[in-house]
Amino acid sequence: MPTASKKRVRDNDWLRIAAMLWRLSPVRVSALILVTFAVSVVPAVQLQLTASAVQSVADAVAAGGADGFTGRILVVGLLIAGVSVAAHLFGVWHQYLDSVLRLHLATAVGEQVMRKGTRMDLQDYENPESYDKLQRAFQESSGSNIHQLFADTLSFARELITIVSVSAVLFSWHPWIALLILLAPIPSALAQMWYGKKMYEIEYDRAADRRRLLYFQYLTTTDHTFKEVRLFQLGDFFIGRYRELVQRFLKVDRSLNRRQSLAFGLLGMISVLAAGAALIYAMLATTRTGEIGQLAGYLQAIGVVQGSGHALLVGLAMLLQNKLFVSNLFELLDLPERQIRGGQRKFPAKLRTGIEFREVSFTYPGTTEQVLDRVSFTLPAGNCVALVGQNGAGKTTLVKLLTRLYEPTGGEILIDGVPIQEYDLTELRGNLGVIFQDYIRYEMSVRHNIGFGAVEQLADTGRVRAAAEASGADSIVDTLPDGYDAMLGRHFENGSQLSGGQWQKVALARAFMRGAPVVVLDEPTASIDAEAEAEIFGRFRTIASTSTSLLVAHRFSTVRIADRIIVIEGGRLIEQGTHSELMRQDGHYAYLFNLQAAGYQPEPATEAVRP
Ligand SMILES: Nc1ncnc2c1ncn2[C@@H]1O[C@H](COP(=O)(O)OP(=O)(O)OP(=O)(O)O)[C@@H](O)[C@H]1O
Repeated sequence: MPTASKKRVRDNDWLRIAAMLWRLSPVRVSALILVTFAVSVVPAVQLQLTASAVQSVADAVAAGGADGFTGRILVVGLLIAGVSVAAHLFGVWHQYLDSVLRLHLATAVGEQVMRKGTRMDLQDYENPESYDKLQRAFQESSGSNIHQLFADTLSFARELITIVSVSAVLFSWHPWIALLILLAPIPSALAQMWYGKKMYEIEYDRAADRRRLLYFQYLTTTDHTFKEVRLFQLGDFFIGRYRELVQRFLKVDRSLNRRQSLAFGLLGMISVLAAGAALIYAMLATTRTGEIGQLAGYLQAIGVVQGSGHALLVGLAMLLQNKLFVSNLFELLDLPERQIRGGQRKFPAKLRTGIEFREVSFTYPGTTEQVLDRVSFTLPAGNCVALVGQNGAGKTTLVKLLTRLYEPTGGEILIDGVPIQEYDLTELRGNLGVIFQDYIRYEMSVRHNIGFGAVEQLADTGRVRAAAEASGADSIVDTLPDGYDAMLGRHFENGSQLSGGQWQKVALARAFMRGAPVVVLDEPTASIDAEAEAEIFGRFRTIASTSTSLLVAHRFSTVRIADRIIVIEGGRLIEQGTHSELMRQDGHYAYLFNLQAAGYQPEPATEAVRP
């Protein structure tokens, strides 16, 4: 994993942030810069005024009374009050502009990150390395680090202007005292900078472990995981793993804190001694010159320079750190998108010949194992083809290739004789009604859960109802208080929790809602009872009689309704034909069929013999 120091820092990040903020609100950004400048010269003006105030009073005391000095004292006093009022108002204005910009930025960045997420390819999510990168960047999606970087840059500029303007006043009084006051905060700030940098490097390398920590917390605190964790009594195990990780963090952090305290103690001592020396020097110098006002100025300056100098150096470290965080975000935004590209061709409203997998091979990116090996078969137009095979045989992978979530590494897929990549990708996906094994249970209304199959038709209750009737979800909806507008799930108020099979019927309705010429169902009925399944497929064959469908299934009662059955094993097509043809062949399919049938019979119907 790259460490922060190895990570390339790109200098145009600042320009990008500046451009981003400028686009959000040019007026506010300009105002903020102006106000920052105004605030930054206040300490130098105050220093000068303090010296004048004390000197005026000292002169009046020395002259034996305020007579002749009242005007001067009043002017200086009023100026001090005026500057304080201005500083206060500028401060309030600064805070207001800053918080408004932060809100705008958070909204804009959050949306940009979500948009980016929708434009990435599946392989970016399925590959642990790129997923890690994605997650790291998604953590920046609040835009807080971008804002922080902008705020840090402004504070850095403010402190710099403050120091320069205060130095100008001090140098005009006494260069050596000025130098001593200016150098005093450096040692302690260096110690802090070192600590900040170290901490960032450690945190950067911890990203994966931090996610693991969150995962253990998730496992012990969510409704999805509760039953299994409680019944397998895994709570203590996960807490143990959590504690182990936290202890490891703690050990590293403790050692770092020890070293930091040591460095801080020693270097901070140098700073304190230097400030003390500056003060003694100033007392001696002003005793000689009688400029008692300047002594008050030096005293104030030590505080200001200590604060600003420290803030400047530590701010610089923070600036570089936040820049690295922001670099993560920009790295995400710069990641190549949609590497899988489509062509110009429109998708046929109805397939003429069908879909052909020709010598299709596939190896997942970043792996070496070939999970599909020269697979060839056809899905004739209007037919229903079932894919069967044991776990890990490659069935879902075939679906991912047909939906162009991945590109085959060998061979090609043809739709009506045309290579799949020639079709417009949005058209292609719009014409596929697909439900994956790990379909989403949207914690939203029934209407959304079904209507997402054709999101532009969400308000069309007739169409949503028809899809629900096709999948058998209508009877579930009838029992819900708000019908199609009833909330599903338990994450939000008034949600109804469905059973596994009921959720699956709703998901199936989503695929039917699409009314697509090609329907792909990956294990669509695994949780649905046998009777309902037979009914659904009976209806499905009628509704989808004009569509071409691909069905991945383990239950042979589902499989046998298909016009054609493809048997995959270890990434290779080993048999294909109709149910009766395959049974006659008495090969792998017949073996699996008999095995399953035997499970339902009191006595084995046919002995399952492994081919
Ligand atoms: N994202 C991935 N990266 C690397 N390998 C993968 C990935 N997804 C699946 N595989 C591997 O590809 C092979 C085929 O997986 P696939 O999901 O296609 O099987 P399947 O036939 O659908 O299995 P099941 O019946 O269990 O759903 C398996 O060996 C699996 O480990």
